[in-house]
Amino acid sequence: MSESRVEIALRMLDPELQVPSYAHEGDAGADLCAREDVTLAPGERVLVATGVSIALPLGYVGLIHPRSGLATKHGLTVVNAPGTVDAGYRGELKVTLLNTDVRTPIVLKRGDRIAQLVIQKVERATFIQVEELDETVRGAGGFGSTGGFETASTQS
Ligand SMILES: O=c1ccn([C@H]2C[C@H](O)[C@@H](COP(=O)(O)OP(=O)(O)OP(=O)(O)O)O2)c(=O)[nH]1
Ligand SMILES: [Mg+2]
Repeated sequence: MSESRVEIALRMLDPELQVPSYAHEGDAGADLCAREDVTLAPGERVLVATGVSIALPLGYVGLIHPRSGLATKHGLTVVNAPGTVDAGYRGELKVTLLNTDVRTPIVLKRGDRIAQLVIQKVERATFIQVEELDETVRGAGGFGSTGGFETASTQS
């Protein structure tokens, strides 16, 4: 099966950095690099520039996701994951990184691949205000209504 690709104009605001790219065929995320060295203390969050700006076509969104390896090995995540890049945004892509580790600082160097950009088609809604919504089996049940699992804090 062939994949469909959309062409997206991209500006390198820092031409020495690696152009966002997919590591493997079929990858959904193109890695974004840090523009500067940054050290995150345990629990600290920092807005990190990537040196890239893009022009998404209308009908597309860019989603900035954490990288699972950095999350698992070091506790590095994106605070607002996934970050939303609107089609009309022409500024530099930036990533609000968070060190979730309670003990160890995370040292990032300029050029390190810190997050990944997923491009998706997106639907916009026309919101139609009504007095009542249709009935469903789930109804208003949520937030664990189907059950969860027991932990020390939930056992009485
Ligand atoms: O992780 C992110 C999230 C957002 N953006 C940029 C692109 C996006 O189009 C813009 C606004 O993002 P968002 O709508 O999430 O932020 P906001 O706090 O609602 O700001 P605004 O009032 O400008 O919409 O900021 C990033 O570069 N990285
Ligand atoms: Mg917004």
